[in-house]
Amino acid sequence: MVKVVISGALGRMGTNIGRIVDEAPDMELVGGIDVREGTLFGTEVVPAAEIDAFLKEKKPDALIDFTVAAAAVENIKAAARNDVALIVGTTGFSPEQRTTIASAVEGHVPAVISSNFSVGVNIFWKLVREAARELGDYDIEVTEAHHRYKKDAPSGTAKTILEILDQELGSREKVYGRVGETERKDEIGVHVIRGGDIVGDHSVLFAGNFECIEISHRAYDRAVFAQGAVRAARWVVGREPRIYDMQDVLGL
Ligand SMILES: NC(=O)c1ccc[n+]([C@@H]2O[C@H](COP(=O)([O-])OP(=O)(O)OC[C@H]3O[C@@H](n4cnc5c(N)ncnc54)[C@H](O)[C@@H]3O)[C@@H](O)[C@H]2O)c1
Ligand SMILES: O=C(O)C1=N[C@H](C(=O)O)CCC1
Repeated sequence: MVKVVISGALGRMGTNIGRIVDEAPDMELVGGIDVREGTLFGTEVVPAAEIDAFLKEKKPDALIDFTVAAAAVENIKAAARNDVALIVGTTGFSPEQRTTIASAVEGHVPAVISSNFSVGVNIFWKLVREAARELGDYDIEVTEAHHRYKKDAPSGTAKTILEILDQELGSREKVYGRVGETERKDEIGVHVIRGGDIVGDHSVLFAGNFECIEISHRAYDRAVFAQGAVRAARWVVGREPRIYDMQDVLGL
């Protein structure tokens, strides 16, 4: 049995993941952590300030965190202190927060950290890498669209796309939207849409002379992220104490 605690338990992702863990025959949902009050599929949800005591009491194998960046950093430190493996889906970390996370995790606990846990997006990233290798002289524009409640922009997935493009093409200037007089050079354009209940759309356009290639992914349901996070939880327990990504889980 993999014993799981979810932080951000009462959020959109926390409740989706809670349902899957609760129904999994090989997993036990032992509780949740949130700043809001409530319960998660019959289990206790405790305030974030009590995370250390809760982890000591419940002794979970894994903590799955889908919160906000500043909260996630504290939750990650608490999991590492209490020898609990981590799955982190939270996005919007600053470079300084990433450094703090790395020093809390490396050599202490295994952690799968990914800006997107869907299998489809992990394949999409591979396709983007392949296209960038071949089409480095095309103009590149990245577009993402999410629901009206999303707190960070651009999305974590879009930032991962930009990292992949930088790895393949060298670091290029990023231009976030365009207005007024513009002159296109070899920058990468980045465009963010927020509205309604859009679950998560990403696309990378490679525009050449007389042809364009557009690689796109559209999520129709948060279940794709939740299923990936639960798959990562099964995979991570007992691994060497370091940071992994979803590509490691999927063997890509
Ligand atoms: N990696 C992925 O595949 C993936 C997929 C979807 C969302 N996300 C990311 O997950 C995060 C959460 O997304 P969401 O749509 O579920 O947001 P949400 O706002 O619905 O849920 C976040 C929850 O975290 C709680 N919270 C705030 N501070 C907390 C703390 N200190 N400790 C515990 N809980 C706390 C909030 O009360 C809320 O219930 C975002 O960063 C989002 O970008 C990642
Ligand atoms: O709904 C969100 O928030 C999502 N966040 C992730 C990101 O920032 O890339 C993954 C897609 C959904």
